[in-house]
Amino acid sequence: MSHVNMAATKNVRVLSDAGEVSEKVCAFIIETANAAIADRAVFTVGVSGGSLAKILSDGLPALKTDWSKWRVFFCDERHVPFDDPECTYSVYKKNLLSKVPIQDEYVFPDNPNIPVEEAAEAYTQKLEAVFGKVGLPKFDMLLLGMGPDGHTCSLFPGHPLLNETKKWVAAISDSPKPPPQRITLTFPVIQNCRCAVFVSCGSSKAEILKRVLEGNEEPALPAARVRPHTGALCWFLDKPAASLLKSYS
Ligand SMILES: O=C1O[C@H](COP(=O)(O)O)[C@@H](O)[C@H](O)[C@H]1O
Repeated sequence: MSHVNMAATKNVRVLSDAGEVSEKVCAFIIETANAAIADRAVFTVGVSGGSLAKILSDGLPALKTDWSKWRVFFCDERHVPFDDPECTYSVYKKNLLSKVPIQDEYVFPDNPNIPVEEAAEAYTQKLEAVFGKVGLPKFDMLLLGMGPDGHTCSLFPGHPLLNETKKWVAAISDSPKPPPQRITLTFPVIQNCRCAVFVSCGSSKAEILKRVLEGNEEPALPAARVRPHTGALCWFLDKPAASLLKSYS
């Protein structure tokens, strides 16, 4: 690890390349999972799509954990059939979930066969079944990505969903990034997690990372708004992604 900033409220780790990011973030996830299982018997995690799926699929299957205690949700999902290449669940199923001993009943995909608004309701019920109906769900860990526009989950800059305060899961039908229909966790759930972990690799993320981590934009970009109320916030970056950052180069 070439740099760890422990003093900041966010813990930013800059690593040499995507391979080292995969190694270090997967080790951190497993350590957190095993501690959660020891403390509370299960590990509740939300995973994001896009480039994160490969980082996790490359590193997690080789590591030791009790997969039967994992409860795997999706921070957001493209509302498309399972056989669509854009379906995040299917990407994880093929590259990660089929390679570890986790039962299907503990993985919680979106239902693409119903209208997207109903799917968001149905996903809320899946959360309620694991976390209960009282209070907000408290994820042990949310694994987040960030798009080149600063979006995270399916929460896009300037979109009214950024202000959602009631729903745990919301539908979006006008996503600026295709496919247009998605479901997403909302900020109340995100900010209530025990640990939010962003992973960003590659030079295409450098400019937006500078704005998110070192800018003072108002209104803040979606990724910059992630600040768990009582939980931790970590960023795992590779050097190309961090190349424009003053504080971490
Ligand atoms: O569309 C999405 O994009 C973001 C970022 O993806 P990346 O490939 O640029 O890392 C992802 O976090 C989100 O889950 C996904 O739906």
